[in-house]
Amino acid sequence: MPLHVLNHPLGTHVLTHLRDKTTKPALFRTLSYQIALLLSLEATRDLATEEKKIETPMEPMTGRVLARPLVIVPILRAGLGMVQPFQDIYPDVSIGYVGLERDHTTAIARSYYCKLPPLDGRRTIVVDPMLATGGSAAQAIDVVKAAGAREIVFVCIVAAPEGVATLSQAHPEVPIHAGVLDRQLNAKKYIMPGLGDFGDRLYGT
Ligand SMILES: O=P(O)(O)OC[C@H]1O[C@H](OP(=O)(O)OP(=O)(O)O)[C@H](O)[C@@H]1O
Ligand SMILES: O=c1cc[nH]c(=O)[nH]1
Ligand SMILES: [Mg+2]
Repeated sequence: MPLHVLNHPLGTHVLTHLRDKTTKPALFRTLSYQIALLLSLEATRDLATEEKKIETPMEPMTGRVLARPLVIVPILRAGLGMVQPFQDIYPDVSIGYVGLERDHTTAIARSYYCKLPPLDGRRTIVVDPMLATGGSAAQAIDVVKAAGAREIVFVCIVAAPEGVATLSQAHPEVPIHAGVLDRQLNAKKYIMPGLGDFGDRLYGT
């Protein structure tokens, strides 16, 4: 499945401020909300709609409404910073949680929590701001597939080429929506130029 990279001047603006190391957690949270809102629109462009008969104040008509509820699955903890815009603008959203944490030396993600609503028949949007090695995203998508998800989309803010390659190989049918595609990983598997540790910056840790 193709990688879709956000192409919007507001997205570029927000990303630059997110990357800036002088940006403090309060502004960082606002910027995360803004970029996740733009990405949420991209990741749902092809959602199914169905007919609905209504009456405007002028006459009856047939409109269209979203056909099925959405499920958002943030990868804890940093993914939580991307959930709010989905809750604010989509009418029928359930939230599931997958807790993963990368080991500081091996960069391999360890699972510590999982709580998912029913996923069958719903679009499942897995969100995590950083797609670095791709290990966390691939593991989270294994988990939602095992729980019954069939229509899955992955959304991140910053992607590394290495993560895109790993995720596309593990789950070739899952579209990836990214705010930006960065250059590479460094020796410690952090994204370059990136924005540092998203979770630490979001939560001031
Ligand atoms: O693509 P990967 O190499 O797996 O790296 C990406 C993961 O690393 C970060 O989480 P981290 O493990 O730091 O946990 P946190 O969200 O609790 O900070 C990030 O939020 C992703 O989940
Ligand atoms: O650059 C990176 C890589 C993984 N996780 C982060 O928060 N940042
Ligand atoms: Mg972290």
